[in-house]
Amino acid sequence: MKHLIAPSVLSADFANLKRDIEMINASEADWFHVDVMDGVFVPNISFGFPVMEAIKKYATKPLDVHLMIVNPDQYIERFAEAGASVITVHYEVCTHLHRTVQAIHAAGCKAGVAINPHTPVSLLKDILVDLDMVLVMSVNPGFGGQKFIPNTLNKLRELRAMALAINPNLLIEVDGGVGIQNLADLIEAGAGVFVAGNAIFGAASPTAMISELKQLNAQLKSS
Ligand SMILES: O=C(CO)[C@@H](O)[C@H](O)COP(=O)(O)O
Repeated sequence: MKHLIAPSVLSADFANLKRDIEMINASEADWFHVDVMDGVFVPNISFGFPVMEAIKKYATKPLDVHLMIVNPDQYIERFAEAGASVITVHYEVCTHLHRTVQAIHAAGCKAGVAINPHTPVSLLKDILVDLDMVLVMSVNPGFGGQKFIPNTLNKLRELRAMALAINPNLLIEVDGGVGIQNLADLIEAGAGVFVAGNAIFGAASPTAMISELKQLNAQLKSS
């Protein structure tokens, strides 16, 4: 399984966005995690296309776009045009999820589905074969810097078992309260893509923290 580190741009300094993007470019991080929030699905508003395009202008790594919005279908092509490599929509807002996943693929992106902490993994069984990634939220979406919800580990284990049977290439991403303190548990439980906001941008040296996360990852993979 691939192990990737995706710093969450939501925790960057927006007054120095170019600087923070260049820091991630030069670091050992694998992806940029881009959180789009609409103030309806989640109780917060982050940013939309202009900021996304500004990120794309300087980013040299794939943009992993997490849409925390209602009606994502109407914006998929625009997010693809704005430079998304992966587009993740929430299970909780998609009435015709299979159609949404098809639209993401038709736009030339990898397709992910995110589930909130209260949403059972088992609900993804029939869509799993069509997905490139599942994002397991380990906090209630909307804000960076929240406390990791421990039951996420059980959900990751259940998802990994399902993926082994149905779609062994599935990427399993975890997002919310992720850091050096729980990385080993998350890897053991089956996660392969680690989103971190506060742990990286709140560190004295974000670049060193990314290296630490990457190195711990490599050590645990080889042990
Ligand atoms: O999607 C979200 C929040 O809704 C996340 O991507 C956060 O931005 C992660 O931040 P930390 O919990 O790592 O600070």
